[in-house]
Amino acid sequence: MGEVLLKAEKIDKHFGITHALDHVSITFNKGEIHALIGENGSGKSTLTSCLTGIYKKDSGTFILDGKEVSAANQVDGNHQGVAIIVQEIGTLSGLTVAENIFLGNEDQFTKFGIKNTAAMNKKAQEYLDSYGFNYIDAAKTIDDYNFEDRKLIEIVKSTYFNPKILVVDETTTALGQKGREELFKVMHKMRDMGSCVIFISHDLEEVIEQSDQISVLRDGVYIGTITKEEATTDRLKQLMVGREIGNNYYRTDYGEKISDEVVISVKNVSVKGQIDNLSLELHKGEILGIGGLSECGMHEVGKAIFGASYFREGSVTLGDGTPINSIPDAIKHSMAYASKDRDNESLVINDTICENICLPSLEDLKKGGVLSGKTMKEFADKFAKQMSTKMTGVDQFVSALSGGNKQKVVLARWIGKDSDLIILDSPTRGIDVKVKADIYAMMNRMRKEGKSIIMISEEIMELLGMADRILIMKDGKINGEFLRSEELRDTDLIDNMI
Ligand SMILES: Nc1ncnc2c1ncn2[C@@H]1O[C@H](COP(=O)(O)OP(=O)(O)OP(=O)(O)O)[C@@H](O)[C@H]1O
Repeated sequence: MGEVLLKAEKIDKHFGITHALDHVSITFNKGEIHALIGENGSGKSTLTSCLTGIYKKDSGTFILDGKEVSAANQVDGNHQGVAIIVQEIGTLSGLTVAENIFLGNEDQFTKFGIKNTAAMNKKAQEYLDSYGFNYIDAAKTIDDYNFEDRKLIEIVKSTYFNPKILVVDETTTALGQKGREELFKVMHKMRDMGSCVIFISHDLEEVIEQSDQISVLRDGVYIGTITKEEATTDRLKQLMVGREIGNNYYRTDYGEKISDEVVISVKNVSVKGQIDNLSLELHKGEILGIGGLSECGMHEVGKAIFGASYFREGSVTLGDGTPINSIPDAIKHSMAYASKDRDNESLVINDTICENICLPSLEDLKKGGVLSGKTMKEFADKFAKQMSTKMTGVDQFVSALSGGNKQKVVLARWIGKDSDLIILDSPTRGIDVKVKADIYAMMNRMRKEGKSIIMISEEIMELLGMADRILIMKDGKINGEFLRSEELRDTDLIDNMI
């Protein structure tokens, strides 16, 4: 048993009627990666947010190296030795990369009230270079970088000062293969230095691979801690859910013929710097998987087809030749799109669950030209419950939901809309094992009903397990096409990604 570094003692937290943490006590040791797992809404982010100054706990204490930590905010938390990489975007738009890295700690570059921007940029660049991220320019605005790069910048921002505790909150699913490796390198370095990394992830295999100890929360209650050696995915699932759950997530059928009917035709589509002259067809009742490394342009493909890309060249048409050039075109013709960047591109974060779910269906919900609040609520409630969204009610603001539950709201919206053509970018990002199985079952059901799905994913097993056909992209182009087959291996796909 290692030497104790941090003790969370009887941490209690309510949000209104939600008892998010019920007197949780967990011990974290020096020099370990300690995973924190649990279903969506079990309290993982709340616990680590209370530690790092994002939320204020109701009661309980955190003792770090024998001293109480009581962080008023994240910067204060950093000064007390705790840091966090948050689940969603943790950097601020409108600021430069360097300003983000040193946010709240600019004093070191300020003399007589004047900030020495050149010195700050230089220092930030030194840190970026030392992490191997030298292609990121510290002086540029953060908005010049994509979701993944912004996460890498956040890694630098959270670790350059060697915190004693680093929380990594569901970060791996925001990153591609390369980004994940970079993150694991940083996590291992922190462990070797005697710090503790609190690692939150829904990927149980990754959890067992990376962690030394694993603690489990269920509905805000601490269930227990086991070592890596004691852990199997089945044991972890059982601890999380409180009962045995099956292993068989994916489709089991092979050899089904894909319909010849084309429902979307993409011809010579280019988006500068992202997609290069791409053509593809989606068939009725087909799940078309698109994979690749995160920089390969695949995330832009979803946007381009949905009419959401800026300056798209080429054409996207439906089977009957109808062009899709804008988001209203797409919605009008029964298309749906769930972005990887759900807080910024999928959800209206400061609206309620009800408003978010009803958004594309407002016209359909009108009766005699009138939209009633009651109809909206019943509609939202039905589909939120169908997705097992953990909420106090559909009047709750989306901003108050756990990450996985936000994703469920995005999916509930499009199930409610009953769209025929569905583009899902990273559909199970941040989703717990139980709901993941539900989402796959839903996709399979939709396919059988003749709906067509484009599934963009960095999860190779998800592509192999769910898609009828897989396109692998590299450098904005398609670099391989594979038909569903039992013989297809992850290495077949990876070979075409790199
Ligand atoms: N700001 C908030 N206002 C109201 N309720 C909140 C707020 N933040 C979290 N909650 C609620 O507290 C509970 C625990 O949420 P938390 O985000 O800690 O879960 P989690 O285990 O991190 O889930 P996930 O795996 O989905 O990220 C949930 O019921 C959530 O809706």
